[in-house]
Amino acid sequence: MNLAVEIENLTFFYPDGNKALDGVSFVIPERSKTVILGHNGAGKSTLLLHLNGLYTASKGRVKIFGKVINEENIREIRKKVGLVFQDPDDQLFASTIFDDVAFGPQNLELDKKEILRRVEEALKAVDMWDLRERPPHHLSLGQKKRAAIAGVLAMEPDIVVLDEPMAYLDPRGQEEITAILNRLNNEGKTVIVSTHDLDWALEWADYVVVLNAGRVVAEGDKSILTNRQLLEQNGLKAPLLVKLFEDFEGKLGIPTSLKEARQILRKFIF
Ligand SMILES: Nc1ncnc2c1ncn2[C@@H]1O[C@H](COP(=O)(O)OP(=O)(O)OP(=O)(O)O)[C@@H](O)[C@H]1O
Repeated sequence: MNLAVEIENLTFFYPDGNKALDGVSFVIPERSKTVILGHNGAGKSTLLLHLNGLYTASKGRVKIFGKVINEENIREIRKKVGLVFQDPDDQLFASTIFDDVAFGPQNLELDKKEILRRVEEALKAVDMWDLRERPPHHLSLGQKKRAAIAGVLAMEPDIVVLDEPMAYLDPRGQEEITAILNRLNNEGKTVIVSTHDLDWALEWADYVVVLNAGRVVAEGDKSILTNRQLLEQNGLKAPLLVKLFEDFEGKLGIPTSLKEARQILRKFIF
């Protein structure tokens, strides 16, 4: 298994002395769809901000494709790891969406033609090309989130990290973002998402990391999401499918997707 990310004994203190991460170690497989789960304040955002070097470990280290992030390689790392913030207003600042998405490639000092190619491709990938002349503050939240993703895609990263991309979106907005994430993963990118929506995680993810109070409490394939006791002990709500099927455990087993649930029921009923 090739690894996109390796985190070794990462501890992080905020300037006020608050220890937000406490000896965190885990890996993220390359080309995986990974979810980072944890209740409010578990340390998800703090952790994600380490993945492209925006935060620096107080202790321990973060490796991207086998290389420890340090001052010398930070520019290279930022090309490889794109981070989409939870609040798109923290990310969008230019007077038009086009300029916003062009900002990253311009900083790479690419030629004009290449910048245009990247901006067009990124905006089309999130279905925002037609809105490119709009100022960010004239967009809906779903559109802002897609524009923020385009800004990251224009850097052509191998790893895309998104902090709670579904937060405050309606079902259609969530479906649009999920489709974008799936497409990126199908293109070979590693996609890492923090969330507390375990129903969504059960459908989408193939790798799971659970945090609580700045520590890793579980890591592995998505069978973790069928462990109701572990999830609830760590302040999370087990997926609805898991709650439903555990009543029949022994007879039916516990599915790890809606598709599997249908198969189990079909076999049992017919
Ligand atoms: N700027 C800061 N200064 C001091 N402590 C902070 C700061 N930002 C976050 N924290 C603390 O660090 C811990 C982890 O916070 P973090 O935002 O990483 O959690 P989270 O899992 O992303 O939460 P949420 O689901 O609410 O976004 C919390 O105890 C939080 O209060």
